[in-house]
Amino acid sequence: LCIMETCPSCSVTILSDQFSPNTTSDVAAGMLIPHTYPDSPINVQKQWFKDTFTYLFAISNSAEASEAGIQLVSGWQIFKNTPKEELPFWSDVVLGFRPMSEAELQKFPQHRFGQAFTTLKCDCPPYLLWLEKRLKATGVQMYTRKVLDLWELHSEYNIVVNCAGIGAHQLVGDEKLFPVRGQVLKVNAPWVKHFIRDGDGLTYIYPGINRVTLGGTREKERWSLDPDPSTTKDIFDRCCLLEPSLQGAQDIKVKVGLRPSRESVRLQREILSQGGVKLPVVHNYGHGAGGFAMHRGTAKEAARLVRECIAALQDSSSRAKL
Ligand SMILES: Cc1cc2nc3c(=O)[nH]c(=O)nc-3n(C[C@H](O)[C@H](O)[C@H](O)COP(=O)(O)OP(=O)(O)OC[C@H]3O[C@@H](n4cnc5c(N)ncnc54)[C@H](O)[C@@H]3O)c2cc1C
Ligand SMILES: O=C([O-])CC(=O)C(=O)O
Repeated sequence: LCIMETCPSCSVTILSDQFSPNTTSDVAAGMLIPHTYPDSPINVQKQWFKDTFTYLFAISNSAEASEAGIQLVSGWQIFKNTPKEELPFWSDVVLGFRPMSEAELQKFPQHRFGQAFTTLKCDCPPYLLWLEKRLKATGVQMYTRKVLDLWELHSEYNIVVNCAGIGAHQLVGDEKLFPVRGQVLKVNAPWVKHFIRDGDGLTYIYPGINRVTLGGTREKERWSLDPDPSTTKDIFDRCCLLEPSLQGAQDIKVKVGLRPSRESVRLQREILSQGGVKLPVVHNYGHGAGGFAMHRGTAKEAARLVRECIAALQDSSSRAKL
C-alpha cells in the first residue's frame, strides 16, 4: 500500500505462498507496545512506531475502525520490581503514559510498580483483510506462489520487495534471522476491557474488538507450529492469576506463530546480479515481536527505498539511450 501511495504509476504484484488467515501476522496479538531492536538506533525505532501509531490512530477515529479491527485500548504494564528504564522510548507516543497509582497496584499484589497508558490494538485477521481489500481496490494483483529464489523473478519484474518474514531464513539464507515461537489463546471474555501486560513480556491479556488474546511464550529457535496443550494450561493459569475473572472465559482457541527475529529489522537495498543482468531488491523483514507496532513506519521506509530503485533504473535507462 505504501508503494502504491508513493509511486502511483507502479504496477505492483504480491506473490505469497500463504495469505490471511494462514500467516504469522494472523497469530499476533497486534498490540502497539514496541519491543526494542538492539541493533537499530532508538530514534529510528521511535519514528517507525510514531508513523504506525499516527496511521492507526486515524483509522481508530474513523467509521472504518470496526471493519479494520482497530481500537484504542487502555491498561497496565506491571512489574515485580521497578524496571531500569521507567520511561521507555515510546512513552510519549502512546497516550496518557503515567505511573500506576497505589489504588491501581492493589489489584496486583505480586507487583510493585506499573505504567498506565492508552495504546492501539489491531485485531489481526480483520485488519489484514481490510488491507487486502484496499490493495485490490488500487489494482494490485495477488497470486499464490512460493518463491524459491529471488532471482527467479528477474525476467518478470523490475524491482523485488522481500517481505517474507521468517520465510526469509530459507529464501535469502539469512542466518541472522531466527524464529521465536509464540503460543497464544484467543478467548471470549467480553467483560475484559483493560489490557494487562507483565513487564517480563511473558504474560499478557489483550482485549480486542472481537476476542481477548492471552499470552504467551517466547521459545528461541523452536520451529514447531503445533500447539502444546501443557503450554495452553500454563498460559491460562498465568493470565487467571492476573485477572481471575478469566476463569469464565469461553471458546478457547490456540494459535502458534514464529516471530521473525533479528537484532535489527533488515530494511535495505541490495542489487542482485548475474551475467551482467541486475535485479534491485528491497528487503523489509525481521520485525520479531514488533511487526504490528512498527509496520507502517518500516513500510514507508521500504517504499522510499523502492522510489530510490526506480530513480536508479530511470537514470541507467536514460544513460543507455544516450
Ligand atoms: C504469538 C505472537 C504474538 C505477537 N504479538 C504481537 C503484538 O502484539 N504486536 C506486534 O507488533 N507484533 C506481534 N507479533 C509479531 C508479529 O506477528 C510479526 O512481527 C509479524 O507478523 C511479521 O510480519 P511479516 O509480514 O514480516 O511476516 P508474515 O506475517 O509471516 O508474512 C510473511 C509472508 O511471506 C510469505 N512468504 C514467506 N516466504 C515465502 C516464499 N519463499 N515465497 C512466497 N511467499 C513467502 C508468507 O506466506 C507470508 O504470507 C506477535 C507474534 C507472535 C508469534
Ligand atoms: O509482548 C507482547 O506484548 C506481545 C507481543 O508482541 C508478542 O508476544 O510478541
